[in-house]
Amino acid sequence: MIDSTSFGPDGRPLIEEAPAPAVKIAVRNLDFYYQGYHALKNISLDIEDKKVTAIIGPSGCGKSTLLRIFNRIYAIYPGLEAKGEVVLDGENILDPAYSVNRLRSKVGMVFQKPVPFPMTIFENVAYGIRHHERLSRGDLADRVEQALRGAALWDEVKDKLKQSALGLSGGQQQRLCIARGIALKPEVLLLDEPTSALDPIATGRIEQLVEELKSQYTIIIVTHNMQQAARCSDRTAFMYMGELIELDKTDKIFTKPGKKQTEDYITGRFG
Ligand SMILES: Nc1ncnc2c1ncn2[C@@H]1O[C@H](COP(=O)(O)OP(=O)(O)OP(=O)(O)O)[C@@H](O)[C@H]1O
Repeated sequence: MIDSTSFGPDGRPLIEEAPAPAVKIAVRNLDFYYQGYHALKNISLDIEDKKVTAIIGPSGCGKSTLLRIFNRIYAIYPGLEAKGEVVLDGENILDPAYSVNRLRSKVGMVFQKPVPFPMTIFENVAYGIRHHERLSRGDLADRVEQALRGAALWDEVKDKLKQSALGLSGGQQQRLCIARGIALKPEVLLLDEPTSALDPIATGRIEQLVEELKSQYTIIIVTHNMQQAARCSDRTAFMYMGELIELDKTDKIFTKPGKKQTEDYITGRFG
């Protein structure tokens, strides 16, 4: 068999260095305050493009706060303040000049508890698309189908698109919420403990879906479930008391973490 490896003048094989992964979001010196309470402390990290990054850490460490900053949802509440930079594709999304509408079309969010709108399955997905784009009836139907297929729900609902979404099971409702998120063709998908209200089978389904979606989206998932982080993420960030302790390849975090606090947490010594 012919080997494609090249050799250097010393006869040793030349090992090509893998190109540095593309960074989708760069967080720099981020501090966050709830009415003066310092919830995130000087966080700097890179979120790699088209990878799944899990955020783990004990309750109250700031996981959800950090996730919500990525779509600036905090900005609707008074008294909350972020300082520092969150650079998405080269632009600081914390800059008030960066429009929230534009941000929401690039960054989609799925919450802990699926909350379908009290309308039909079709309308749940079509609603957001109509808000952002004007499409013909046929194109809209195609987009809804595409989103439901993307969320691995199409086969289960294609014959009942006109029925109320409230009749779906919890796991189906969560996939519907994911369909609603991806219908807007975001680039980043934020998942805030998306399976905490689901049974193990529905959870497995969502984890499999995350695996499928990562070829198209940059995914950030907050989870209190360490097995879930280990199963479905490429990189894991460990947070503790508002600080980022470390962010590394998931395998490394779970087998050979660099910091003692991370090791104590993953081995169940605290948290
Ligand atoms: N709306 C709020 N007003 C004031 N303090 C808040 C608010 N939301 C969160 N906090 C505080 O900020 C800190 C971080 O909260 P956050 O919800 O981000 O933690 P978390 O790691 O996601 O926790 P959990 O795993 O329990 O969901 C906590 O001390 C919390 O009490």
